[in-house]
Amino acid sequence: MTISLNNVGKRFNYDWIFRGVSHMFEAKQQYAILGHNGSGKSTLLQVVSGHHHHNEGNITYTLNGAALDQENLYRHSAIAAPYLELVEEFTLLECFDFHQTFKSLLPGYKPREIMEVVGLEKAVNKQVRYFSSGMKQRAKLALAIFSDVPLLLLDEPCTNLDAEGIALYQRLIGQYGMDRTVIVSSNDPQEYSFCQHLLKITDYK
Ligand SMILES: Nc1ncnc2c1ncn2[C@@H]1O[C@H](COP(=O)(O)OP(=O)(O)OP(=O)(O)O)[C@@H](O)[C@H]1O
Repeated sequence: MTISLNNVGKRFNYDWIFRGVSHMFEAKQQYAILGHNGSGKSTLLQVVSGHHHHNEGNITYTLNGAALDQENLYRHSAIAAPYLELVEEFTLLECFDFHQTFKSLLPGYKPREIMEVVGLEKAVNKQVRYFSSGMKQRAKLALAIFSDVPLLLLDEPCTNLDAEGIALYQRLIGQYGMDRTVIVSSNDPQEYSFCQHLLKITDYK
């Protein structure tokens, strides 16, 4: 997946969060959006994902040489972010079943196998509302990383993870992230050290 931003700007009310972002996110490359708290990293990620509209400029998505409408982007991308919650009433298995009505899992993987990889095998029939914050984060990352999509969007991916969880994230991204377009919004090198390309949001103020 290739994403091209041309002079993109976003404001909330009268406050411009960023302006003049012209950047190409290339297929199978990994990018980090960096900046201090409140600088607009999450906002840019949400503009790229289509969760927020931009106020100026344009964004084009290309998949295998063909233009992709933003309204169909969700089929080809997966996102893990603090503001996108799992359905609290679902068990973990129901979360995976629901997720698979929108996207396939990576070939050869079944939900229970993935749960084992991320250390959630004992939570298969537990409702998400009873998960710890770290368990929720592991589940969100598992659903995103194991989705069979060419674009992964990760906002503060190590939020609430312990040292073992951070090591797991780094292992998974090394194994399953490097042949996809990955965009990470982060302040923490542990979350983005694998990225070859760094984008400072403060360059667009
Ligand atoms: N829905 C909204 N309405 C108004 N202002 C908003 C909204 N969402 C974000 N903002 C503002 O936009 C700015 C950028 O916020 P954003 O969450 O993108 O920052 P961030 O760089 O991801 O921060 P952090 O590192 O703390 O997660 C902040 O000033 C924030 O208050």
